[in-house]
Amino acid sequence: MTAVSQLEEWKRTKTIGIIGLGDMGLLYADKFAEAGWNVVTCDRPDVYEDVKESFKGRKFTVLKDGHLVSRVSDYIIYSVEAERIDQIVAMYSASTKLGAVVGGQTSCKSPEIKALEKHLPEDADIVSVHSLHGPRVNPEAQPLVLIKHRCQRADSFPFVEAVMSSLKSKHVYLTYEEHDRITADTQAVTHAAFLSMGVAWCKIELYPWTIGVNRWFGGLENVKVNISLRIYSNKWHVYAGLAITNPAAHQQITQYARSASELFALFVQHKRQELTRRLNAAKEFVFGKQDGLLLLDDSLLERYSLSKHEPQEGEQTLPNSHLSLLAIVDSWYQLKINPYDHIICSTPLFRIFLGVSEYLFMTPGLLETTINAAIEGEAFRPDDLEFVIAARSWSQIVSFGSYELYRKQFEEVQDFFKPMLPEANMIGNEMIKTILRHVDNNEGRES
Ligand SMILES: NC(=O)C1=CN([C@@H]2O[C@H](COP(=O)(O)OP(=O)(O)OC[C@H]3O[C@@H](n4cnc5c(N)ncnc54)[C@H](OP(=O)(O)O)[C@@H]3O)[C@@H](O)[C@H]2O)C=CC1
Ligand SMILES: O=C(O)C(=O)Cc1ccc(O)cc1
Repeated sequence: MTAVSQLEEWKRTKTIGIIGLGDMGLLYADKFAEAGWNVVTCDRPDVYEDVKESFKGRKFTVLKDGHLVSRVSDYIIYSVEAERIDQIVAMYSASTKLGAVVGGQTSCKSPEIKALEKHLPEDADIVSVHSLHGPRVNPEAQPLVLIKHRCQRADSFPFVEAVMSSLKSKHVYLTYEEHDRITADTQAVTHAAFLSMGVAWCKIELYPWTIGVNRWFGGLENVKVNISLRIYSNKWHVYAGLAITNPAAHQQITQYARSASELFALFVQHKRQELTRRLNAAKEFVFGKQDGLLLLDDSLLERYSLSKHEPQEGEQTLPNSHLSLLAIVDSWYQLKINPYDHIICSTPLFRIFLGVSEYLFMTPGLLETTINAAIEGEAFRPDDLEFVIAARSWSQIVSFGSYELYRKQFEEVQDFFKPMLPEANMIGNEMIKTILRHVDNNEGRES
């Protein structure tokens, strides 16, 4: 813990530089400046005048480029697209202030650390960070990963910690290898699931909240819709970068697609026994020893619907086969991943995904109803088929490393949902706040 007098002295004498004034850069700049740090920022030089104008009146300074930021800053954070980290660090690193600490905010750390090691002058220390939440989530109490990678001076790390404490997040200390392993298990596969749902709905041209109570109705379905649309309201490069640049993520996403298609094959072959055996083994592995369950409640989630339909007397909702949720639990089982081990270092979306999967597997009778629907019900067959194709297609795009295909696939779905994104985001924000309050309270009960 840094003494108050030291913190005040650093605030008086040190400057924090942020290169890349996008969503996350802006969040950091605002928070640090609010906490009393001197903050300088930049975006691309060709948009300097516009950026300066739009942030007029804020508590931080906008400079023209990364050279001007680097030469005056004691801690420099590169908050830019993952795909371009090497190129951008190469561009500005020679201007790094003598003895500065430098890090990045990209979502996958191996390429970032490699770029910093390759291009920075030797006197620069390296401490990287990663806020495990999006720009519209309050950072308070959310996990923030700190990676103390190269510290030649004893005060470099305490200094960065002091800066980052402005966010009031929960600090998690990892190496960059640990970070990439964990985020592959958590973030990358979570996104693969919700991205695949979006593609499936887009391909069958269905807005799932518009068809009444017959299908896609109820709390679990609200979570699927709201989170999928929330991801599609973001920038494609964030998801592409963290999946494509992380080799461990390729394995997870491939397994997820394989689990989805193998389970679907069991559905259509009506192999009830084999499906039940496989899902029970997965349930035992993932939830068997877990006594601190998150237990999201269907009724808790019921009010967050985009649907305007009021259920009428006698109207019934057909049970869903929940292929997307069965597939995640199966892939954790196949890869021998205990998702609860990663809660300390997880994003809100991952905790919600785990919460609804747990709800499906642990609510008495619900897994059996779901298996029944999967084997006997035909209502979700076309949707499930599209889901399998979508999961496969994302896994191929990621393993081929194609940013261009990723962008095209993402933007096609984004366009399809465009009219609904603002409303979905509003409802999604409310839902996420409620769920996180619930999940984070229950997490405290974990053994
Ligand atoms: N969004 C999220 O939820 C989270 C994102 N991250 C990571 O943080 C990083 C930033 O993400 P986010 O803020 O969402 O993305 P943004 O696209 O909003 O921000 C990146 C910014 O960097 C700018 N930029 C590009 N080249 C340069 C340059 N040479 N000099 C200065 N600025 C430049 C971009 O400009 P232009 O658009 O014109 O290229 C853009 O404004 C990414 O690596 C992402 O993976 C981490 C946690 C959460
Ligand atoms: O919570 C999620 O998974 C998000 O979608 C937001 C997000 C995106 C990228 C990150 O590196 C961290 C958080």
